Amino acid sequence: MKKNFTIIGSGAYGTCLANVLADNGHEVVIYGISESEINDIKFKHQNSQFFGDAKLNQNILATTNLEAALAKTEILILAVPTKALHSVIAQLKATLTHEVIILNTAKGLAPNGDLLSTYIQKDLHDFAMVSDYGALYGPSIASEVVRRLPTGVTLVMKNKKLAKSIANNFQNEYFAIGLSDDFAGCEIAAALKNGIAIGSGILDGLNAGDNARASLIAKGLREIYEISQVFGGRLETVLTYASVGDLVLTATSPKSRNYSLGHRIAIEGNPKETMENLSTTTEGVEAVKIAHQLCEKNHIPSEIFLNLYEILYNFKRPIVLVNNFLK
Ligand SMILES: NC(=O)C1=CN([C@@H]2O[C@H](COP(=O)(O)OP(=O)(O)OC[C@H]3O[C@@H](n4cnc5c(N)ncnc54)[C@H](O)[C@@H]3O)[C@@H](O)[C@H]2O)C=CC1
Ligand SMILES: O=C(CO)COP(=O)(O)O
Repeated sequence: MKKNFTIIGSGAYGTCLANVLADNGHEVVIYGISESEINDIKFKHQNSQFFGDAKLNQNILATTNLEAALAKTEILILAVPTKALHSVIAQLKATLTHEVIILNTAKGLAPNGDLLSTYIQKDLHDFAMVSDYGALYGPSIASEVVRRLPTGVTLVMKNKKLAKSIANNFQNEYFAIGLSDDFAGCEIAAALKNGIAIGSGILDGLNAGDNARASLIAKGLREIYEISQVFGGRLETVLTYASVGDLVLTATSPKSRNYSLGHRIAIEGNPKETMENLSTTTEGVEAVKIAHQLCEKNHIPSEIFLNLYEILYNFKRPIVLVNNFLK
């Protein structure tokens, strides 16, 4: 059945998901705060800041008017960076006048270390207009999704019947959905793989070798799983698109902004300066800080997050990661 979707955020990920849904015949409206991105989508059917001249499905609607964007929506997708979620939710609460299902795609953790699902649902607790909540995570570099290259992601939701029906809305010949009800396992993996990707970029930038990268991924996955256990994350979730899938992608692809940041830090040799010139959405920087705090608080030994923290926040030389991560 055709549905009405509204996507909050006209950046790379919101735009590529809009394309998947419009390809499947759904009504899709993108809401954004950037006039240039919205006009590009609306009039030229492209989002050139992220995807060059790649053409989008012509049926995607785009607006900077939140009220208009929400008028008919049944499923609302949050596609903004983690730090924008709180203000976006406040705006939604002030504007929405009918019930919707919310799906989050931001990969991060709450500033206090809570899961994003806990944080978002706390923000929404006094708001009656949300009938259900889920999240979409997995290896999905937006520039590949928009070119309709094969991609599999995990939809996390407690309501299995609803999850199946939403998965059907997304699925097509190039976009596959696996299901999970383990928010902790998927969300911790989605947020922390960005930190491991920064580490992987650092190792590659320092020519530590393919063995080192693979060892970092294996050890990183273990650390992610151990942190997820604090929140009740399950071992089987490690095998999903959201966990091992996204970790392998982000820790090996130069198309990842987090991997690229690590690579630049290694090449430029001055973490402070590289970080000051950072202009892209690079969620791993904040994730490293929170992961480090979670490890300290819960007595989880983590050489990777500890050394990444030292590099990103105390500006230690990137070589410390190479020297220490196998300890
Ligand atoms: N780009 C990718 O390949 C993927 C990204 N993600 C996640 O999706 C989230 C969004 O990332 P991207 O789309 O890549 O970032 P982006 O940097 O491409 O776009 C972010 C968008 O959010 C908008 N925005 C910021 N504050 C806003 C607000 N208050 N109200 C409305 N819009 C606002 C910006 O104008 C921009 O259009 C991140 O958490 C990221 O980790 C998830 C999967 C893949
Ligand atoms: O999450 C992503 C792919 O699944 C995108 O990774 P980056 O944010 O590192 O670009």
